[in-house]
Amino acid sequence: MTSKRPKPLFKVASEFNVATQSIVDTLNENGFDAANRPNFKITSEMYGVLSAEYGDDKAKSEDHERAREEYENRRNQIKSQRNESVTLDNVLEPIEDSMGLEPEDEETDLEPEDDSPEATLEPQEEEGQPEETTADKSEEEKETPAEDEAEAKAEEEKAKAAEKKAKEEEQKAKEAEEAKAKAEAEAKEKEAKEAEKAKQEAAKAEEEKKKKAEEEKKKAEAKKEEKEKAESKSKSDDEEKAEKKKTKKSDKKEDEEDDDDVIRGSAGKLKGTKVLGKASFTSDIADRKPRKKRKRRKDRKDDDSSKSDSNNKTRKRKKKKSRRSEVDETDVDKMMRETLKKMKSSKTVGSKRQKRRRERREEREEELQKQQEMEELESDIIETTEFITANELADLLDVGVNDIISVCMSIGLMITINQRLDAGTIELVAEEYGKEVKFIDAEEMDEDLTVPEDDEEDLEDRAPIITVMGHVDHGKTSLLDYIREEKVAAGEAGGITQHVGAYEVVHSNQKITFLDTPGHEAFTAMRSRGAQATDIVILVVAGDDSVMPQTIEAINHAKAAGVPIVVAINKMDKEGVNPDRIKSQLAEHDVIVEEYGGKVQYAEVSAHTGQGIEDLLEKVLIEAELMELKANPNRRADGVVLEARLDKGKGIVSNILVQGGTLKVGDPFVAGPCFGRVRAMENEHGQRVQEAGPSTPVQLMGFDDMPQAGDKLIVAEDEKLAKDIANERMQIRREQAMRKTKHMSLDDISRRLALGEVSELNIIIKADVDGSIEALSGSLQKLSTDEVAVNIIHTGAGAISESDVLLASASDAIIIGFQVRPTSQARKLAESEEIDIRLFSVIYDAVDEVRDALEGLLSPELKEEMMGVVDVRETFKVSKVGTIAGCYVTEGKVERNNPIRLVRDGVVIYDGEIDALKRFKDDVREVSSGYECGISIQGYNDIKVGDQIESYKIIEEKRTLEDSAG
Ligand SMILES: Nc1nc2c(ncn2[C@@H]2O[C@H](COP(=O)(O)OP(=O)(O)OP(=O)(O)O)[C@@H](O)[C@H]2O)c(=O)[nH]1
Repeated sequence: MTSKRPKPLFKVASEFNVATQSIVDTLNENGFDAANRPNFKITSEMYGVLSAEYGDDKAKSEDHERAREEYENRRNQIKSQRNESVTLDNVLEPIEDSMGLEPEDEETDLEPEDDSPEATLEPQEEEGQPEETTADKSEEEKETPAEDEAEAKAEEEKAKAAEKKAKEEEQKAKEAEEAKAKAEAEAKEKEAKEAEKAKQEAAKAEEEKKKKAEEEKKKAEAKKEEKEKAESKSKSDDEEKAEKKKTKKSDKKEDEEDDDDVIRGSAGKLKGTKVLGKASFTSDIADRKPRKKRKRRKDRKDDDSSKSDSNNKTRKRKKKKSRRSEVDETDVDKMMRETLKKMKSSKTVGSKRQKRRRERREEREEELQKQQEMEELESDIIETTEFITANELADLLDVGVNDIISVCMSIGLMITINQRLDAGTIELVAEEYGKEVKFIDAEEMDEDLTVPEDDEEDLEDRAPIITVMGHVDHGKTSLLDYIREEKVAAGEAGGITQHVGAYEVVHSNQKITFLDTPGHEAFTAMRSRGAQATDIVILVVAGDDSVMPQTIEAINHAKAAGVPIVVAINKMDKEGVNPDRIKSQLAEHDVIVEEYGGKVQYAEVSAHTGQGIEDLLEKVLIEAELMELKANPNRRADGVVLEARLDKGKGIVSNILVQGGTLKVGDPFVAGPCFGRVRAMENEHGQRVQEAGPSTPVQLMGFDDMPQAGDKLIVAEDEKLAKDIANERMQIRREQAMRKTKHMSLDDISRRLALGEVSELNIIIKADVDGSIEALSGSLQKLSTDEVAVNIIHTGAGAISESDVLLASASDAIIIGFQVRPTSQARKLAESEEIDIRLFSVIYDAVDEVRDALEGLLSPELKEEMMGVVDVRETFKVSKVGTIAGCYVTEGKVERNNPIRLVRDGVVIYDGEIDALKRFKDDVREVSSGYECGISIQGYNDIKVGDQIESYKIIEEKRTLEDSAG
C-alpha cells in the first residue's frame, strides 16, 4: 500500500513500528536527505524504500493492529450486548417462539458487530486464555436459561458441534445463514407481534441484566472465544469453504432486504445464526468498520497491544479504579447504543416503546454521570483543620485508615490510627489521593457561628476606636485623662465612672471611642488574638524630648497591624519644645507628616493646658471619615473582650467592645472557648443598659468561664449551640496547644509553608550596640531571594523586652538577640506565647542559622538518579501475567521498587513500574549487574527483544539559597 501523498514521518514510523531515527537513517543511507522531525514529509519514493526495508515489520504491525481492533470490536460488542440485553431478549425470545424467524432485522443489525471479531480472532489470542474458555462453557450454560432458553439450547448444541467437528460448524453456518435470511423476511411481517413480546421480556431481562451485568460480560467474552476456537478450527480445516461462505453471505444479505418470500427455517438451523455473523464479519470488515476504527483509536493508548493481556489488564484496572472505568464504560455504552439506534432506525421500524424506554434510561444515565462529575469536582478539595487524626483523615479522603498508614510508611513516617498529623503530612497524604487540602481555623469550622455578611445598605456610620501609644512619660495617660475629664466626666456630671476598658467621647457631635489602656501591650495583646480592635493609633511624642525606642516600637506595631497613625506632639506648653526635630525624626521611620509631604496628620497638644486637643480630635475624625467606618447595628452582635476579672459580687465581669450588631441582655454568646448569656450590662458610667450597638464599650456579666483579652465574642442563636461550640473549641485548643507551636520558629517554617502561611521570615533584632544591629540586619537582609523574603520588622539596642515578644507574637516573627538576653518577664512571655528567641555571640552563626531556616522554606528539588540498565534478551508471554522479559543487568542494579523506563532505539517508549522482578522462580528485591533476571512491567506488555530497561530513582535534594537565587 504505497502512498502517493507524502506522509509525516511520525505516522510512517508508527506504521512500520520503528523509531523515527531508524527511518531517517535508512532514508539517508538510501540517498534521501531526511531529517528527524515528526512532520518531515515521507514521499512515495521514500515510502517504497522503507517498505522494502521494513515491510515485514509493517505486516506484523498490521496483523497486530488488526488483532487489537478485533479485540476492541468484540469488547464493545459485549458491552453493547450487556446494555442492550433488553433488545437482544426481545429479539431472541420471539425467535424461540416462532422458530427463529421474526427477529431477523435486529439480528442483522447486531450480528456483524457481535460476531465480526470472532471471525478474525487469531489463534494466538485463544492460546492466551485457554482456561477461561473451558470455564466459560459452564457459566454460559447458567446464563442462558435466565436470558433466553432458545439461545441456551443453541449455544449448547453449538458448543458440542464445535467440539465434534469443525466442518459441521461450517455447515451450520450456512444453514443459519439461510435461516437468518428467512427470519429477516418474516420479521418484517411480524414486527408488531415481536414488539409486544419484546416488551414483556424486556422488564424481566432488565432486572436480570443488572444482576448479571458483570457475569455476562465475562461469559460473553468466553462465548466469543469459544466461537473463535470453533471458527479457527473450521478455518484451518476448510479455508476455501469459509471464503465462499463470506461471499455468499454478503450476497445474501443484499437479497434478504429485497426478498420477502424467503424459505422458513427450523430451530436447528437457528442455532447456526451465530456462526453466520462470523462469516459476515470477514467480508464486511474492510468496508464497514473504518469509521469505528478511528473512533476507538483514542482508547488505544490505554489498551495493551497484546490482546490476551488486555483482558487481564482491563479487569485489573476495573478493580482498582472502578469509579473511573465506570464513567468510561458509560461513554462507550452510550456511543454503542446510539450507533445501534441509528442502525435500527434506518433498517427497521423497531418498537417505539423500546425506544422510549431506552431514551429514558439514557437520560437517567446521563443525569447520573453529570452528578458523578460534579461530585468528583467538588470532592477534589478537602477542608480541614491541622492536627486531625489519621482516622479522621481517612474518613475525609474516603479511604481505609490502613491506606493512610501505608502511605505514611512509604514516606518514612510510622503512624498510628489515632495519631494527629501536622499540616505537611496531611497535605502529602491527600496529594496521594489527588486531593487538595484547604486548612481552616478551628473557629472557622463553626459554620453555625459566623458573623453574618452585611449588606451595603444595612451599614451605618460607627465611632472610630482609638488607642494612644508612645514612649514612657511622654504623656499618654495625661492626654487620655484630659480628654476623658473634659469630654466624658464633665459631660456626665454625677455619673460614677466605671472602668470599662474604653470610653466614648463626643466631639463635633461625633462619637469617638478611646481604649483607655494606653500603650502597645494592650494593642498587641488584642492583635495577637486576631482581634483588630483599633481603627486609629494616636502616637504621643513629648515635644521636649525626641523619638525614643518605644516610639519606634509603637510605630512598628501600628504598621504591622496596618492601622493609620495620627501624631500628637505633647507638652507644647513647655519651653524649649522642638516639634520640627521630632517631625524629621519621625520621617526617618517612615512616619511622614503632611507638612513634609506625607499622609500622616499631626497635632501639637498639651495634656496640661488642653491646647490643640480639639485639633487632635478633629484630625482623628477626619482620618476616621477617610476610613469610612461602618457597621450594621441590626444583626447578631460580635465584639472583642478587652479584659476580664472576677468580681466578688458579680462573678466574672468582662469588658466588651461591641464591634458589629447590637448586643442585648439575654443574648447567648460564645467568646473563644467560653460561653454564656448576657445577664446584665453596664456602661462606663455604671448605668445598666439593655443593649449596646457598634463601637460601644460595656461591662458584661454572664460568662461561664474567664475569657482572655482579645477573644472574639459572637452572639449565638441559642444557648445550647453556644455551649456546644465553646466545648468543641476548648477541646481543639487543648489538643492544638499540646503540639502546635503557636508562632513562627526557625524549626517550624517548613510545616508552615505547607499550610501556605509563609513566604517570608519576620525577624526582630536586638543587639548590644547599634553597630552590631547594622551588621546583623545587613547580612540577614541579603539572604532574601525571590522565593523567601527576610523582613527585619524591628531592631533595637538593649535587652529583649516584653514588648519585643509581643511584637513578635503579633507579627509572627522570631527574635534574634546578639550579645543580649531577654528580661525574665520577656522570657516568660516568650514561653507562654511560644516565641522563638535565638541568642548569638557570633554574627556568622546567626546568619548561618537563619540561612538554614530559609532553606527549609524552599521546596526540595527533585532529582533523578540512574540506578541500573538492563538489556532485554528474550520475551515470554505468560497467560494471565503478560509479557515477561528475560533480561541481563548490564549496569548498576535494578530494584523492584524503583520506577523504570523502557527504551527502544534510544527512545523512551514507556515510563512505569516493575510488576515483578524474578531470579529464576523467586521474587527478589534487587538484581545487580552481571546477573540475569525476569522483569514484567506493570500495565505494559509490548516489551521486545533488544529493548533496554532503565531503573531510576527520584531523590529530593534540599535546595540551597544559591540555587534559588540563581
Ligand atoms: N508640662 C507638661 N507636662 C506633661 C504633659 N503631659 C504629661 N506631662 C507630664 O509628664 C509626666 C508623664 O506623664 P504620663 O501621662 O504619666 O505619661 P505616660 O506616657 O502615660 O507615662 P507611662 O504611663 O509611664 O508610660 C507627668 O509628670 C505629667 O505631668 C503636658 O502636656 N505638659
